[in-house]
Amino acid sequence: MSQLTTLTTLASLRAELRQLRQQGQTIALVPTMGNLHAGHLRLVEEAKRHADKVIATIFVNPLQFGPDEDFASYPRTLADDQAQLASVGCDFLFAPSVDEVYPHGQQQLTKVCVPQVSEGLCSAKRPGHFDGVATVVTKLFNMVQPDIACFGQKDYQQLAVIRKLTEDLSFPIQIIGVPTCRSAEGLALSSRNAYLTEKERERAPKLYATLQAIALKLQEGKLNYHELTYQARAKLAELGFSPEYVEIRALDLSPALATTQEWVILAAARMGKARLIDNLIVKKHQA
Ligand SMILES: Nc1ncnc2c1ncn2[C@@H]1O[C@H](COP(=O)(O)OP(=O)(O)OP(=O)(O)O)[C@@H](O)[C@H]1O
Ligand SMILES: CC(C)(CO)[C@@H](O)C(=O)[O-]
Ligand code: BAL
Repeated sequence: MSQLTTLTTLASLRAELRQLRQQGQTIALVPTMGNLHAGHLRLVEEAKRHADKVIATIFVNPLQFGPDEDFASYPRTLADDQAQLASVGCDFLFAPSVDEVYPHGQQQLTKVCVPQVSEGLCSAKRPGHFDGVATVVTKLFNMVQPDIACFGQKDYQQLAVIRKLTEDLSFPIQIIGVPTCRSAEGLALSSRNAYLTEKERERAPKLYATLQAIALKLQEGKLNYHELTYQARAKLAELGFSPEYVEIRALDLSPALATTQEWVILAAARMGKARLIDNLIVKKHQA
């Protein structure tokens, strides 16, 4: 196991970063909210391929949670997270307090809002969520000033928001999207899967199976997007989910057209106490 250094203050982070930069080391950033699983570790492993040193962050960001969401109860498992990060050779963990990140509170804070890609899909039920994500990611980019940063494709809309803010705000950071890590049954790993009961956990992989069924139909040339997503929502409801949305979009999240050659199918659905999201990219079969 390699040595993991945990830092909790911005001053200590900056002191370390100064030294790394003086030594000419390149830096990769892996932002997380903790309660780590194999999906997060895959991000660290990918990050290691692109830079000399990897800095993971754990920060449960109050700004991206709605008033009725699980900010207070979100699982905080620092000791276990540190052991997992060390096991894959992560070099630094930055795990600041809320006061360290927002020393002047959140009310009068300068916020980052990314138009268009932040709208619809997850933000329909989580208004303001992506402003909270964009604001904290911007702060983390400024705090760490990494060369590259890794994010999961599981959070497809979030990745699109981060790509756009990086471009629009001219951050000299390469954004790397990492494929979704799944259980053997196909369920996308997610910290919030811990909210599922054993029975729900058995049924949860059907979310991905539903996306795969849509993908097959698209590849067969059935391009009635409205019909496909309507049927998928009905199927999910039948399987015990409360679907929030199922949508078929172009890869940049613009509406899918009759001429679209590559799609992303995105869904969010509740099962018991958990809100699950997933997506699948599909390419048109070339004749
Ligand atoms: N199964 C996964 N495969 C690949 N990357 C993932 C996976 N799950 C999360 N990530 C990525 O890890 C980073 C941190 O995500 P986060 O800490 O919110 O984990 P999470 O499991 O998605 O949690 P939550 O259940 O709260 O959404 C994000 O870039 C996210 O896309
Ligand atoms: C990117 C992120 C760490 C910002 O808080 C969070 O939204 C997450 O864990 O996906
Ligand atoms: N993984 C996305 C963070 C969130 O749901 O708040």
